[in-house]
Amino acid sequence: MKICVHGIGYIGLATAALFANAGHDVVGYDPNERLVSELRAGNPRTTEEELRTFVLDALDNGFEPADEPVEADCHLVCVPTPYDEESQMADLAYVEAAGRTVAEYLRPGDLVILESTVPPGTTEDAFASVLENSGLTAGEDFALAHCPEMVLPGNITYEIVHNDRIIGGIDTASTDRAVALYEPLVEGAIHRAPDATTAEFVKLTQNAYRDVNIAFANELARVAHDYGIRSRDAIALANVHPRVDVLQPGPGVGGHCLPIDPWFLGQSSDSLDIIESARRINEGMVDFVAELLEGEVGPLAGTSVAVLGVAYKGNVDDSRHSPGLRFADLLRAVPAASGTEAEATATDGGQTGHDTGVDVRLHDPYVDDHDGSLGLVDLEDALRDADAVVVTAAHDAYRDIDPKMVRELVSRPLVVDTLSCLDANAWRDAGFDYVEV
Ligand SMILES: NC(=O)c1ccc[n+]([C@@H]2O[C@H](COP(=O)([O-])OP(=O)(O)OC[C@H]3O[C@@H](n4cnc5c(N)ncnc54)[C@H](O)[C@@H]3O)[C@@H](O)[C@H]2O)c1
Ligand SMILES: CC(=O)N[C@@H]1[C@@H](OP(=O)(O)OP(=O)(O)OC[C@H]2O[C@@H](n3ccc(=O)[nH]c3=O)[C@H](O)[C@@H]2O)O[C@H](CO)[C@@H](O)[C@@H]1O
Repeated sequence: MKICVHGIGYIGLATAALFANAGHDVVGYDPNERLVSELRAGNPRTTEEELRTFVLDALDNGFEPADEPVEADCHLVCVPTPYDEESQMADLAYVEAAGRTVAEYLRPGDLVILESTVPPGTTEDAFASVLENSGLTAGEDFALAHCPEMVLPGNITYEIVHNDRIIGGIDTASTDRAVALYEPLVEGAIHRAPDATTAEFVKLTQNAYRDVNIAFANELARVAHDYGIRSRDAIALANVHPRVDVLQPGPGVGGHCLPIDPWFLGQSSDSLDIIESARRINEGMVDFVAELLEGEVGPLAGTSVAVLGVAYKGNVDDSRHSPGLRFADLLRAVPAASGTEAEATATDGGQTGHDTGVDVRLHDPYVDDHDGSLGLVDLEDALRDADAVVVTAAHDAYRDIDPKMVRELVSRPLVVDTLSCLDANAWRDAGFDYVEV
């Protein structure tokens, strides 16, 4: 079958590779020319080795990255769906733009599948009506279904084949067509949702569930701190119960999915309560990290802090909604102490140096900062003369750092391990005060 995948980022690329490796004729259309040319040159953007091989195999099997869409029997849409903080609504601009493109190429009998995560009702309402600009009617002239993607970044190649899938069409015939497309490729079970809106709701439910459960762990971390005990010991012991499975606390929840999908669930409902609290707790974890830091160094104004990890979690390159960046913003908002040079630079517009109370140095070995917008520096520059090292992504590369090397560079031996990913004893033996969330 000829398939056109619209959007070949994290999800679309893996999906295009899945179909191409199964023998379909796949074109991956993306308006990002740099991405397309890197792929054409055989250089997929990913930190996952298995995924790299999977995509390279797909390119060998005829997968064609393209900066123009094509006519196809099936159009699969995998474009971003960010959250607009101002309107507190899902930003469906990319989905609608992709829908308009598909409409231009749509023919009677084609199948359209929306994989992007969207608020309940989007496939049947906004997306269908954009597609109908083609002059064709959804359900009559073309089939339309929602098939949410559920892969875990870090384990995409395995999960894209082995996960169960939920498929909901706008009618039974659309569901049948979509099920028939995925069934031969996936090892997991395929579950038919009663309709597209239920399929959308289910995807959001899964991510809201995880967000709420992480919030529970984060709340326990704060409570345990008040009692002077280690939350991770308590959680490990609580989890010996057969019906208790508490997750791990950390610096908050990041990524393109968990921080925004719970809000999509509440887009046309006033009934979010525990889900909304969970969001607040998880966003507030960077304040807790700052409190832990202050507890050690006193007022933060005038300090230099190395923040290690701007990816949203360990061993990935995605910095969207990352706790590390949120923590850096919090530090940058600390006003300079009065009478200091930093205060002077703050009032001269920051022309002569760092213009906030905290000198923040950001490092991440995985995140691409080709345009310098994140201001990443190399590890030695981040650590040199730092008053504290704060680890905000559990990269393997950080576990491997030699604390004795770090001791030589920093001005004060203090490490805040927000994910408890370092070897605490090795850091203590190297002379560090070791603090964890
Ligand atoms: N990243 C994840 O872990 C994950 C997992 C499951 C579901 N999802 C969902 O999948 C969707 C895609 O997420 P992602 O992480 O792959 O995003 P991404 O930003 O990595 O990729 C999206 C791609 O779409 C391209 N694009 C933008 N407008 C386009 C258009 N009009 N036509 C064609 N391409 C266009 C962009 O250039 C980009 O390369 C989102 O709805 C997300 O919520 C993401
Ligand atoms: C329901 C579910 O599983 N959905 C997954 C999720 O993928 P993800 O990569 O976003 O998920 P996580 O690995 O959970 O990470 C999220 C953040 O939570 C932090 N975290 C995690 C566990 C913990 O115990 N304590 C924490 O603090 C972690 O550091 C990071 O910041 O959404 C994708 C897109 O929809 C899905 O496709 C994918 O299935």
